[in-house]
Amino acid sequence: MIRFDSVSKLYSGNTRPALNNVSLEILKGEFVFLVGASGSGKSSFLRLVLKEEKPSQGQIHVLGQQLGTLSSRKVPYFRRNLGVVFQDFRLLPQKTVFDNVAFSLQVIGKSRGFIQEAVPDVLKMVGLAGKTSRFPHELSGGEQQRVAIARAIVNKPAILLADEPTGNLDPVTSAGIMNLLQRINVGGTTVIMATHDAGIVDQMKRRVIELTSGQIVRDEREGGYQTQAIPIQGFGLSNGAIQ
Ligand SMILES: Nc1ncnc2c1ncn2[C@@H]1O[C@H](COP(=O)(O)OP(=O)(O)OP(=O)(O)O)[C@@H](O)[C@H]1O
Repeated sequence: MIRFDSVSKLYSGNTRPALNNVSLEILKGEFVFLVGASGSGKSSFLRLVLKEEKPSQGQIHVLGQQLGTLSSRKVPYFRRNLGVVFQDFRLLPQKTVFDNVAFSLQVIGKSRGFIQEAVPDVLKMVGLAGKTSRFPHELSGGEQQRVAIARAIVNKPAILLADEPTGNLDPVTSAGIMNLLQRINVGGTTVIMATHDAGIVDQMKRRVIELTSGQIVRDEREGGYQTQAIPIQGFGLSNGAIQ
């Protein structure tokens, strides 16, 4: 579903790469947490999967496509298979809940009939059936994130990328969002979520990929946010108490 072969990403003007020789494979239907300190390369990883950035070295395959050979004309079609959710929701403030979700289908040319059926269905799935006519500013943070998730999945993407989707939410609301992401995953969508939320990662016990300075330092099947398995002193920390 997603394969990185020796991928490095160096942004122009930087001396250190954001991703450094990353190789990994993510299979259909997996739920994967991407963890690591701020600046470790999580968002860069997600942007490379979306082909929003190009790798400086290495190859990336997503859904059977080698992204390096995908022409820019075909990128919008390719992205239809990917849903994306961000920490700050990114809803259109002048549009209702219904129209925020409908808009993503209008821009890809879906018919009125399709939209009239698909949007209420997905809003019901995320628990917002009663709020279709509200505007984003009339919703709580958790509800706004549910709208953003509805928008991301309404076209039934094979992969959902979530960049700190609970970063602005309290623990109870976050748990509701995780429940929703879990249901989406059970429905067959591969979910990749970058997060700093240790409680969520520890509770879910899913695959955890940890980045440090752009390198994979851990890839655990049922991991927690942190693990004793890593020799911490090996990654440049000089805390005498730990060593
Ligand atoms: N567009 C860019 N131009 C230049 N440097 C960038 C760009 N985007 C990211 N970087 C750099 O690449 C490195 C990795 O950043 P990235 O945003 O991928 O990390 P992150 O793990 O997602 O961090 P956070 O948890 O804070 O979101 C950082 O050193 C960052 O400053």
